[in-house]
Amino acid sequence: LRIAEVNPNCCSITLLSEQFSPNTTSDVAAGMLIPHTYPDTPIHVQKQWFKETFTYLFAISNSNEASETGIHLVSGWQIFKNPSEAEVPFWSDIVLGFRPMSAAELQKFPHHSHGQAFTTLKCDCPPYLLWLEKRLKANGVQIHTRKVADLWELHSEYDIVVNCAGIGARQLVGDQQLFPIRGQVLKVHAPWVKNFIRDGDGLTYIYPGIDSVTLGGTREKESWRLSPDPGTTKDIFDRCCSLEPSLQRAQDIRVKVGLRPSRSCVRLQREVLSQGGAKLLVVHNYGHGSGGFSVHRGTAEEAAHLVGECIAALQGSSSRAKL
Ligand SMILES: Cc1cc2nc3c(=O)[nH]c(=O)nc-3n(C[C@H](O)[C@H](O)[C@H](O)COP(=O)(O)OP(=O)(O)OC[C@H]3O[C@@H](n4cnc5c(N)ncnc54)[C@H](O)[C@@H]3O)c2cc1C
Ligand SMILES: O=C([O-])CC(=O)C(=O)O
Repeated sequence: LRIAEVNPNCCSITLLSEQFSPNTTSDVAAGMLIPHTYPDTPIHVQKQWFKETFTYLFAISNSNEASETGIHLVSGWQIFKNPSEAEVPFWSDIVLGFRPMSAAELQKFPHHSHGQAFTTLKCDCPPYLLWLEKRLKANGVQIHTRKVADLWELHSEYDIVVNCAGIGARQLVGDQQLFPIRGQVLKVHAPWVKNFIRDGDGLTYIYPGIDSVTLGGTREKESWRLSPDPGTTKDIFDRCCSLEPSLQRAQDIRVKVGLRPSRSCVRLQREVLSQGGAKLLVVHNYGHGSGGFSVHRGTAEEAAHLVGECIAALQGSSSRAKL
């Protein structure tokens, strides 16, 4: 979508995907704007990605499209057992009203000694993904269901390929640095829960959305198993009830599993593939791990910029362009 917005009328764009909403990892995401840190990306870059994403979604949450997109503000607490874990994160001045929790607030959590209160954005991902699809169509983007086995199969049809395959990139481009971190979550009906609660260890969280509350979670490195585990469902439910006892009365429990496409840094890079004298321009944008929703607009901005560079290179070269 960002490519179409940045380069209007400059190229024709086709989106190819094996799966669409509701069958993607992004559909499983809780959709909270709380960044995770990529160890091999400079913090100022991650901060910029988060800021752009927050600003973009904040504007949507403030528009008449807020309910269709599922984007809304949510306030709550991130809580810690040890003061050493409760350092001020790099994103504290981007979310709204970040402050240490008061003693009165901490009374709610007798097993935690410190905490941070703030307001951030949350998105119910399936409606947001459908809204993005609608925006793509409005921008003239063609959409086809297709599994790509090898980037070279696109060479005769397209000048530039943008690889946003998530965990699928492991097979598609053979990236051994990309690995799954399996996450299981529950979506429950508990409309009285209004505040988010996140244990600072990142394992247990309660995120109220518009239609359901997401209860998490798990982080299982290198597990490719997409089927839910009943023992884990009970464990997640018990952990969440110990933080928010009213959840005992939650109803309509649905279980979801997703594979976080994890890497030490998002792969945001131009690459020129060569084969027998032929060249294929590729822009990679995958490996967003546990925090892809939190930075998606910022990384899309950078990917669209890289596509702009590819277009300029094609226009400057004598190669036959199919733009
Ligand atoms: C349980 C859980 C909770 C999460 N909660 C949050 C959260 O609260 N906040 C947050 O910021 N992040 C969260 N995340 C992380 C977030 O979900 C991911 O970072 C993000 O969804 C990755 O998006 P993506 O578009 O790269 O991948 P995907 O959503 O997996 O999309 C990749 C697309 O590429 C297609 N594809 C793959 N291979 C091929 C191929 N060979 N040919 C054609 N198409 C292909 C797929 O079909 C799919 O449509 C969570 C993740 C999980 C699992
Ligand atoms: O950690 C969180 O708060 C939610 C999340 O992004 C995940 O489970 O990957």
